[in-house]
Amino acid sequence: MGIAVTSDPKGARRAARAIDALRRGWPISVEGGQGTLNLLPVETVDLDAYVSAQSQVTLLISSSRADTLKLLNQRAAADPALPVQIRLTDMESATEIIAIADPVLDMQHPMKGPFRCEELAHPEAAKAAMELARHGGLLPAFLVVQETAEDVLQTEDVTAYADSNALIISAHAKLPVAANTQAHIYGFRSEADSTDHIALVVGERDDTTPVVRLHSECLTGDVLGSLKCDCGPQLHAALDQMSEANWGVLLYLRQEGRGIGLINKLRAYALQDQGFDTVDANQRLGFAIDARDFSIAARMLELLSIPTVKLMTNNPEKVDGLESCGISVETRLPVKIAANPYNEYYLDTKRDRTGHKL
Ligand SMILES: Nc1nc2c(ncn2[C@@H]2O[C@H](COP(=O)(O)OP(=O)(O)OP(=O)(O)O)[C@@H](O)[C@H]2O)c(=O)[nH]1
Ligand SMILES: [Zn+2]
Repeated sequence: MGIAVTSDPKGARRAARAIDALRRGWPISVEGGQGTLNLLPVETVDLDAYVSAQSQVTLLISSSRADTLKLLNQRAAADPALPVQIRLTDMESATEIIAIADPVLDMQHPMKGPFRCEELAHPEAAKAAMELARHGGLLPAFLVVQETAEDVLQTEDVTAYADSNALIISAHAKLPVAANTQAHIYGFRSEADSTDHIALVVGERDDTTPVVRLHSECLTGDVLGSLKCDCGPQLHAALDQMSEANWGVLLYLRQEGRGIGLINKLRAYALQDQGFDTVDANQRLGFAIDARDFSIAARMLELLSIPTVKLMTNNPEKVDGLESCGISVETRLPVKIAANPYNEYYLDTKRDRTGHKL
């Protein structure tokens, strides 16, 4: 226990303040080497007030959103991951801007544009801003404005914010659970990030290699019993399997929606209602297919003094993610869950498009 230490606490704090500002609709400024990018978040700002005072509006959107809007061929830069800056003239209403940012509205507002793509003045700052939107659980879309915010963020601050070394164990208690009355819960905190992670150590710890499950938070599946995914049954199967083994550890990672946050996951579900699969839905929203960072899980295992694990997963990225952070994965234990009519297509998509194996 003690205080968490990031490599750059001031930077991490600046990023935390910027994420908070974005959620409130306040401006942020990101300095990216060649200059400063001043931004307002499309999702939370008072767009009506903003639009009525402007004759033209400049927007920063993610590259994958630009791809959906068929804008990629218009931009000069070769890097496909770079956000795209567009200028809109003759703006009539805030609705036009929201429709550019939110793909859930694409069917309602199919005609958008014409837009003019502009050269990105500050590419690194633009990329950092997209990361901040993701950390804040917001749509990755910004208005580019003139005024500099009070706090100016450096691009490295965003990396400092996500620094998993800043994690510490803050609380520890017995927690008898239905699967096993011999269980202990550990609460983890990080300095910059207000997200608390949890580890549940199931059974009596001994010298054998524990069965470990990295479980990413899924409010809909874990709590509400959603049939759209396999999270709830996987969680319970994992606890049961740990109980049958000598001992096991469940790492409950607060990475809802594969790292895009609850609201964005619900937007992804709305896109799935329109016929897109889980992969395309994330990309249409402007995010990576999977934005999770498993270095946090590795750090949690390190703090629990667990260097080697038997990992319950079908996802090879979890194995690679742990191993690249120094945790040795002795074996991968597949997690087999019976499909239902509502998650069958989701499970097939994980197998066919994101390399999940059984
Ligand atoms: N963005 C998004 N997230 C989803 C969707 N369905 C489930 N999730 C999230 O995906 C995560 C569940 O993934 P996990 O079960 O931890 O991992 P996995 O990649 O399926 O790998 P396994 O270890 O084999 O289960 C949770 O954070 C869910 O909230 C979806 O359609 N879109
Ligand atoms: Zn789920």
